[in-house]
Amino acid sequence: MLNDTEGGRPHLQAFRAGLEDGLAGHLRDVPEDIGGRVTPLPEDSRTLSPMFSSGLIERPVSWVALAGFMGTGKSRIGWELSRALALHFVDTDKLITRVVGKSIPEVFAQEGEGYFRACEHEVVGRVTRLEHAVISLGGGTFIQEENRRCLLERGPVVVLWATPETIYQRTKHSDRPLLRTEDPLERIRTLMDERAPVYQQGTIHVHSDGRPSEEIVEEIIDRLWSWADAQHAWALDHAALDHAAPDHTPGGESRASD
Ligand SMILES: Nc1ncnc2c1ncn2[C@@H]1O[C@H](COP(=O)(O)OP(=O)(O)O)[C@@H](O)[C@H]1O
Ligand SMILES: O=C(O)C1=C[C@@H](OP(=O)(O)O)[C@@H](O)[C@H](O)C1
Ligand SMILES: [Mg+2]
Repeated sequence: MLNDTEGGRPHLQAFRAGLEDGLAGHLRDVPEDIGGRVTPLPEDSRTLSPMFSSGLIERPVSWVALAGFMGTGKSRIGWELSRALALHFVDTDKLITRVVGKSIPEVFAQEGEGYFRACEHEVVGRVTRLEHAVISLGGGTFIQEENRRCLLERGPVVVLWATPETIYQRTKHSDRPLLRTEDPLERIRTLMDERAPVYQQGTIHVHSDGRPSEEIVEEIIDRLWSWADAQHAWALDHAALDHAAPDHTPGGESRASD
C-alpha cells in the first residue's frame, strides 16, 4: 500500500488536480502521444459515437486492460487493439507523462519511484471508471495488489508475455529506468521471476515472441470472445438457478419451510 509520505502529498494533490484535463488531452491526442507510429482512424470514427450507437460494431468487450512485463508490447498492441475494436485508448505511462510534464525516467529520477507508483494508482482509479476503452498499463501497475484488485473487478486483463531475450532486444535502445543497470538481461530475468506469479493472475494470457502485432491482436480478440461467451453462459446459469430457487435468503420461503 502506498502512503502519501512516500508518494509525496503535495505533488500527488497536484497530480489529482491535473488528471482530468490530462486524460481528456490524452484521449484527444493519442496518435501524437504514442509517437505517430500508426495511422489514426478518420476523425469521425475517433469519436466512436456514430458507429457505436448505430449498433454496427460487434465487439466482445467494451473495456479491456493489457498488463505484462516491460517490452511485451502493451503500448503498441493496446493501440492496435483499440483501433480493431473501435475503442478509446489510454496508455497509463503516457498519461502520467502528460499530467506530470516529465518523461518516465525524469519522474523516477526527480520524484522517485514511490511518487510514480502513487500516480499509477490514481490513474488506475480513474481509467477503471472509463467506458469504451483499451488501457495499456505500465509493467509494474498490475503488480500492486490494490491496482490488481481494482482492474480485475472492472473487466478482463490480458497479460502479454515474452522471453527475457525478446524483452531485452525490444528494450535495449529505450530508456526504462528499471533496466538501467550493467546487465539489463540479468535484471530482466530476475524481475520476471519475481513478477511472473503475479502476472499469472490476469484473465487471458497471450505470447508475443516472434509474432507480428496483427496476429497478436487477432488472438486477443478471439480469446476475448471466448471469455465473453463463458461469462454470458455463467450469468445465464445463475439466472436459471435463481429462477428455480427464488428465495434463499434467511427468513425467506425456503427457510420458513425448514
Ligand atoms: N509483436 C512485436 N514484434 C516486434 N516488435 C514489437 C512487438 N510488440 C512490440 N514491439 C516493439 O517492442 C518495443 C516495446 O513495445 P511496447 O509496446 O513499448 O512494450 P511495453 O509497453 O509492453 O513496454 C517497441 O519498439 C515496439 O514497437
Ligand atoms: O515494469 C515497470 O515497473 C515499469 C514499466 C514501464 O512501462 P512499460 O512496461 O510500458 O515499459 C514504466 O511504467 C516504468 O518504467 C516502470
Ligand atoms: Mg508501455
